[in-house]
Amino acid sequence: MRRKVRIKEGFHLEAKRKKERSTLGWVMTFAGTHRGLYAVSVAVAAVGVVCGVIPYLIMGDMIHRLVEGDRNWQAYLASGLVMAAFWTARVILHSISTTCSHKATFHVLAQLRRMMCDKLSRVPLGYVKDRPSGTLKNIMMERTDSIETTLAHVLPEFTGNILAPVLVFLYMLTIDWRMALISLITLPLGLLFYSMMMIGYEENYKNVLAKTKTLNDTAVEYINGIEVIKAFGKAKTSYDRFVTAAKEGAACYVEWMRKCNIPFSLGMVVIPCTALTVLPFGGLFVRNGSLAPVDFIMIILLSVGLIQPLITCMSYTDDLGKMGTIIGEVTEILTQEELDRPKKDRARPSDHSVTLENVHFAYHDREVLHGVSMEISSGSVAALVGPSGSGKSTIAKLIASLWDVKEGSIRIGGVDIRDLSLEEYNRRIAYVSQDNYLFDDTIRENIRMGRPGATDGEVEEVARRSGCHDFIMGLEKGYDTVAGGSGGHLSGGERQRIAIARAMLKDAPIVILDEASAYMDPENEAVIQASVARLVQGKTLIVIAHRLSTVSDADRIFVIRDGRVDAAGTHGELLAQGGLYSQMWAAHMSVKDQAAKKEEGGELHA
Ligand SMILES: Nc1ncnc2c1ncn2[C@@H]1O[C@H](COP(=O)(O)OP(=O)(O)OP(=O)(O)O)[C@@H](O)[C@H]1O
Repeated sequence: MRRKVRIKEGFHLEAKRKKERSTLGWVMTFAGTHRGLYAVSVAVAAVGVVCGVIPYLIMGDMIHRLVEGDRNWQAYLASGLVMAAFWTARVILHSISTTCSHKATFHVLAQLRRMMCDKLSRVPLGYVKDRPSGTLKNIMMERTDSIETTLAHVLPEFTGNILAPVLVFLYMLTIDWRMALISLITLPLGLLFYSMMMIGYEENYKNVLAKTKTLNDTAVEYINGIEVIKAFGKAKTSYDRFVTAAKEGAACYVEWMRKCNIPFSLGMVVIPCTALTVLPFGGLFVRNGSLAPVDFIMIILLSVGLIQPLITCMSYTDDLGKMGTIIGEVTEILTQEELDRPKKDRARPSDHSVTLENVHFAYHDREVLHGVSMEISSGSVAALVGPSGSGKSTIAKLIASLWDVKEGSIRIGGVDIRDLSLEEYNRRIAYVSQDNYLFDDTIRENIRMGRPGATDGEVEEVARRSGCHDFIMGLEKGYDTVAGGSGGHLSGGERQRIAIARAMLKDAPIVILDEASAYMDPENEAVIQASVARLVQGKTLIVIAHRLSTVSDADRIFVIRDGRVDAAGTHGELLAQGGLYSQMWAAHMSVKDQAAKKEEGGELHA
């Protein structure tokens, strides 16, 4: 117990430490082995800047020579060529620098996405389920993409735009320190306006992001729910919601821009006005003889080139702010608490029995399982039955390790599942949920997901045994038919049979089957029961049954009521006890009788 507490504390400290890391720190973590490329990019950019500044020195020298009456035109031509060579070198170095930073950036983006995908497979299912489907996708795709330009350009260009004015300023100091300082007078005022623009930046940007998120979620919901929207004639309402979300997003952005407009314009007007200070002061110094006219000309030329790069640098603060917010969203995902599992198994399960001991579980703060205990012996068939909402699927998901118990324990072959690595555990369990999600890929690949590396022959063999070969062959492209997102092109029963084939191919020793009652027409029920019987020979099967007749042969039936085990035993034992199970059985039989009578009536009428 103490060990677990220590592990958890260790994780939280690590997560906290990670959360406190700066945006640049995170970027360097994501860059990994490509960090060196960013360093090369900055170094090359710096050399490029020096190459860009040298022509100014040459120009200064040329002006001096001109004023002093030097008429050696060949020397001027040579100086011009040297200047051109340095400018060309600057352009080439700039392009090398940005190529390096782009390479590193594409690696960072790929790494970011890989880490997020990997993380989502290790966090409790609830973290993913509790978010609208568009949100995570939006962070992983669009928002991650949007930092590409900033990341690829900011390091080399920031270096260039800071270093160049610094070098120019140092050169100006050597010409006339008073004029060098005077040329910067407008800068503090401009910075003041700029910082006024940045007041409430984070809050405003978060607001815009929240509105964009809503717009995105509304669009995803509109597409996902299009069937219900059409069936209930809600197209206009849903469309209106989308339009409202779009309008609110735009209004929020416009309002923010309106607030920024005045300080931004003032800043942009004031900062470049160096001439307003340089010209009168320079003129004064020339008149009183403390500044040579040739130096005055040089100062005027240099002061123009001094401010522009600083303005460009300031425009990055906006991009950097956005990038910081997006990296924040990404790291929020990456620092999520993971399922508490070791990298390697700490013990070896003795068999494939499943034991739940005093399991408590809550969705957020609402406890839905209140001390569930059950023993399922290795190789046996156990059924969970009970009213809707009693907690059957939750128990299945806890056994499948999609969530962690809040209290109590689940053991496999005597070993707490929190002592088993997630990878190893997943190999031991095949879970067929009610959702039966099929990927937008061919049926063959959807089945092969059960065991990547299985041959086409093995895929077809397992499809035959799970009763789906015939209907697959009836499809236009057979096994190469694309199942569509969520398996949209197939019926519910067909999807479930493919999901069973996938689980069968996995050949895991423990099988959890959450029966979806909706697809249980008599024909489907028979096919699925037969395929399940083949699937589970010699395995531990835990089945959640909505039709009691499908599980009356189970070795042990657990009746779940209000998050507790109400009773347990064989079908006969439970009927003899006369509790909830016998009531459910009686109700089930009466429904069956009515259905049989209806069918008979139908036949008589025919
Ligand atoms: N992701 C979730 N977030 C919050 N509450 C949930 C979530 N999933 C289930 N619940 C709640 O937990 C309780 C148990 O749900 P569960 O799905 O385990 O019941 P069930 O017995 O499997 O129901 P059914 O037979 O209808 O599938 C229900 O009250 C349900 O509303």
